[in-house]
Amino acid sequence: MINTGHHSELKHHFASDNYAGICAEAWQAMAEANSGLASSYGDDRWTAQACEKIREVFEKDCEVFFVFNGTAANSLALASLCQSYHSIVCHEMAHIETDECGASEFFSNGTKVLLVPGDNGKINLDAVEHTITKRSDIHYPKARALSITQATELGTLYSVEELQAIGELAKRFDLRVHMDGARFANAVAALNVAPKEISWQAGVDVLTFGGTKNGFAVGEAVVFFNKELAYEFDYRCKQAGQLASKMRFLTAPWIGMLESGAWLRNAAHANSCARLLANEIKKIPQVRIMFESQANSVFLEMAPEALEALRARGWHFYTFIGSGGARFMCSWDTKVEEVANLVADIKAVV
Ligand SMILES: Cc1ncc(COP(=O)(O)O)c(C=O)c1O
Ligand SMILES: C[C@H](O)[C@H](N)C(=O)O
Repeated sequence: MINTGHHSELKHHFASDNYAGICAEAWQAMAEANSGLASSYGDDRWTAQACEKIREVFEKDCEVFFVFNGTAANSLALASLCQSYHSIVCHEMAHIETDECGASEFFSNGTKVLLVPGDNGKINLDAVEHTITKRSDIHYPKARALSITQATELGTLYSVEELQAIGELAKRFDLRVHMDGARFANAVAALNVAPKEISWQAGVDVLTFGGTKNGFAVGEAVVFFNKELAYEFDYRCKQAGQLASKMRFLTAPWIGMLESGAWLRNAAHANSCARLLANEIKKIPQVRIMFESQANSVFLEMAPEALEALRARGWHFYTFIGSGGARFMCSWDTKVEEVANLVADIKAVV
């Protein structure tokens, strides 16, 4: 039954950056690619150009692939880093653990995901070393991959130095490093660094570079800085139903967004809206900000009845991410007045 009911104007903007539409630059790039016939399955000129553009952005000769969403990007990338008898070490709140329905374990044919704690959504290196070294017998799934998320699920960031320390530990224990970069653009914009500094130069072997939350219609890039690990990845994508026949419409936006700089402008805008929200919330004594807002989300703790009252006023937000509290996520098209309206309603309900 299709719901034809009239939807009240939902102030749902802060539930997720996945709620946002397609930004003008991505839309225009798709429209420009919609010209006549083009080879399918990635043999088109836009896909070749998008790969080259990504190599330019990272200043590295890397293997680049494009899939439909982040779960596919993460799980297929991780499956390329290890065998089924290995383990993948990640943070206990990692998206690959909490929100991908076991995709990494599935696509790797059973690789075990081992969880470690860490403040603010970032892995604790002592805990990682303990998990890797606590057993070396044949019965224990040998660690082979380390997965980190940048920006993290809790809206925090790894610094360049923290990433370098992770890369050194991975090298010491012969681990391959996967970076879930669903919000990589937000991290680059917030840290104001070159993309290479928080990826391959820090020891990342494969990055899933998010486009969806950055203003694209759909699509994530899987960027192998360690090209050997990309061997037959195209077959892995095909088997998983992730090889787009009309690839040009997945890849043309990458050209438009990277060439115009919109990828960084969109991320910087989302980050600035989150910072504005956090700064206003700090003035409300009944509300606690749970983690430093370093990217485009703000995690808030307030009385349950206040959260319910916010929902009753039409606000949408998730409470299943992180350790309790509510996540308010800003995106490329968040309006400053929406932030002001949210703050006013929070003041009214606490
Ligand atoms: C940190 C993180 N990684 C990956 C993803 C990708 O998930 P999806 O498969 O829903 O695009 C998301 C959410 O959208 C995310 O928040
Ligand atoms: C939580 C959900 O899986 C999505 N990654 C989001 O961040 O909104």
